[in-house]
Amino acid sequence: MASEATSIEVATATGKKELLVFEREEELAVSLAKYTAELSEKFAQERGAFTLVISGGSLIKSLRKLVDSPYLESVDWTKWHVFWVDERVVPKDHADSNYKLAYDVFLSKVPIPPGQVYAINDSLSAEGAADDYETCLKHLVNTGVVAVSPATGFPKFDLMLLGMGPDGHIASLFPGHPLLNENRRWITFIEDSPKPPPERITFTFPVINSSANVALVVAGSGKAGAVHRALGSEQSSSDVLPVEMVSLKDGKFLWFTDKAAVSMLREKASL
Ligand SMILES: O=C1O[C@H](COP(=O)(O)O)[C@@H](O)[C@H](O)[C@H]1O
Repeated sequence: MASEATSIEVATATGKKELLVFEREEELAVSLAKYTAELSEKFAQERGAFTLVISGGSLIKSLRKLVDSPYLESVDWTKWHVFWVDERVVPKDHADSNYKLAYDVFLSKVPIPPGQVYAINDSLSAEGAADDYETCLKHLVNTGVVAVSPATGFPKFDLMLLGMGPDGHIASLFPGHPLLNENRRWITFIEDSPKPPPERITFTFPVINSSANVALVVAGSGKAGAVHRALGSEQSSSDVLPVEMVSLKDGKFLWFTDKAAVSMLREKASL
């Protein structure tokens, strides 16, 4: 897997992080498609379902190779169940909708059964949409589509593909926001997001950290400062970035990066 990447381990205040560093985002996208397809096959065989959580933002463009050969034909799309780690509370056809972005670039091009694509109810308030999404997840846990982490009791998704903002946020969990400390709810809502639009719903850290696999996709020089802040020091600091709070209880956490994103880390990582 990922033979064209340099694989490095970085020691941080929150433990060792495993990074794949690609020359360019183009190679990253090729490897990300292979990685996702391999996990899809593994979980479809083991569990009869593959539960995939995606973010919005630049991650979606990096999924473009999945809709090409050989994956378009070889992946068993009927086993896929697709969720959003965060969603903006806007209509599904709005330019800010994470659903619309994924649908236009990816979901409209692959034969996932529509009933297995779990968009938010866009007729509800942020609070109502978060409650509704959590109820939907509880039903899917009860019916065995979504697994449960024996370690935490929270849902255990097979793969989460996350992006990171230039400020170090993941999902709609922003630096310094009280939602970072939510430890009871599966899904919560925010009405004062520092990045527009202000109203969103988001998975909480206990659910993110119960995943079987998380791939964090970070490409481009615009992310280099946050990568440096998150991975550049072994000293803990009081203002921990949300991305530093990803720490799986019983799963594999892998960073997919390109050289531009890790450019400020080079000395440490000897790239
Ligand atoms: O607002 C959001 O931003 C983050 C990061 O987006 P990017 O374009 O900087 O990669 C994204 O992961 C999240 O899902 C989205 O709602």
